[in-house]
Amino acid sequence: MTTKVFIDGGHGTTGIEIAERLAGRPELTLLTVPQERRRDPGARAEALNGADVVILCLPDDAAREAVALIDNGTTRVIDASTAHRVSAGWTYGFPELEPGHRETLARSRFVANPGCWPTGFLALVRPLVLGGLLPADWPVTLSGASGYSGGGKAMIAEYEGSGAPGAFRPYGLTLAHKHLPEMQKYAGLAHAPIFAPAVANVYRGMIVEVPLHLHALPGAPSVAQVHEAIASAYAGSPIVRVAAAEESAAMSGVAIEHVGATDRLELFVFGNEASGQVRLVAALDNLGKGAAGAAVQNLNILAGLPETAGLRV
Ligand SMILES: NC(=O)C1=CN([C@@H]2O[C@H](COP(=O)(O)OP(=O)(O)OC[C@H]3O[C@@H](n4cnc5c(N)ncnc54)[C@H](OP(=O)(O)O)[C@@H]3O)[C@@H](O)[C@H]2O)C=CC1
Ligand SMILES: CC(=O)N[C@@H](CCC(=O)OP(=O)(O)O)C(=O)O
Repeated sequence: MTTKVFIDGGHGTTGIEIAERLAGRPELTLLTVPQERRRDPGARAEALNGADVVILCLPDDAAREAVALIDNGTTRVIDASTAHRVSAGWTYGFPELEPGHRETLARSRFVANPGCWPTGFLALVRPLVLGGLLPADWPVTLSGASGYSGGGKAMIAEYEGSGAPGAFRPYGLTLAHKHLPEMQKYAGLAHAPIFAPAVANVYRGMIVEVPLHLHALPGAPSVAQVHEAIASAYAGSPIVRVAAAEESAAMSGVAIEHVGATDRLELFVFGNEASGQVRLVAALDNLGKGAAGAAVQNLNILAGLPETAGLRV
C-alpha cells in the first residue's frame, strides 16, 4: 500500500521543490488538484481529506484554513508555513533538535516544518544550551544572508523583474521577525535573540552566523569544547555535517552557495582560542533543508520510510 500525499500550494516555490523530491517514488501516490482549481476550497478539501499526509506550502492564513478543511481524524499534516510552529498540539519538524525528538515526530499527527533561518540557528545553538555551555539567559545575536527565493513568488518577481532592490539588503529592521518565537522556544533561550537577516541577489542559498564571546561565558569554554558539543550532536547524520577543526582552520570564507541546491546542512566553528571568540556558521539551501528538504525528511519519518529517500544529500 502506498502513502497518499497531497501538497496544498503545490504550484508555489516550495511546493514545486517538494514535488520534485517526491517524483518517481513508488511508495508514494501524489494527489493533485487541477491548476485552475488550486485555490478552490472544495477541490482542496477533497484532496486534503483523501490524503494520508498533506504538506501545506501556503501563506499562514491559507495554512490555517487548510487545517480547518480537514474533517477526518487521521490525515497527518506537515505545515511549511509559520502558522503553527509554536502552537500547542504541533510538533516542531526538526528531527535533529535533541535526542528522542525524531521518535516524537514519528508519532505526531501535526508537524510544523521549521523556518529556514531557525534551521541554521537551532542547529548551532541548541547543542550549546543542552550541553550547558551557553546559559539559557545569555543574550544571543545572529545574522546572515538568504537567497531571494526565501520570499516566495513575490520576492522572486521583485528580484527578477525590472530591477533587483540591491545586491545585499539587510531587513527585519523592526527586530520583530516572524521566526523569533520559534528560535527562542526551541533553542531554550529566556530572551529572543537579536536577528539581523539580509537578502542577497542570488536565487537560493543561506548563511546563518552566530558570534559568541566565549571568554565572557560562565566557565569560559574553549573553541574546541564548542566544536565538540556541536559535532557530537550530529555524529553520523546523513544530512547535517560539521566541518572538522582543521578543515575550518584552512578555509578563508563560506559562500552562500556552499551546499548548492541540496538538502544538506553544513556547520562550521571558526574560532580563536587566544581571543576566546567564535563565529558559528551554518550553510544551507533555504529551499532545501530550509523548506522542501525538511518537509520530505519529515514525510519520510511520519511514513516510516528511509529518512533520506528523495533527498539531495
Ligand atoms: N521560500 C522559502 O525559502 C521558504 C518558504 N517557507 C514557507 O512555505 C510557504 C510557501 O512559501 P513559498 O512556496 O515560498 O510561497 P509562494 O508564494 O511561492 O507559493 C505559495 C503558494 O500558495 C498558493 N496559495 C496562496 N493562497 C492560497 C489559498 N488561499 N488557497 C490555496 N493556495 C493558495 C499560491 O497560489 P498561486 O499559485 O495562485 O499564487 C502559491 O502557489 C510559506 O508559508 C512560506 O513562508 C518556509 C521555508 C522557506
Ligand atoms: C528572504 C526572506 O524574506 N525570507 C523569509 C523567510 C523564509 C522562510 O523561512 O519562510 P517561513 O518562515 O515563512 O516559512 C523571511 O525572512 O520572512
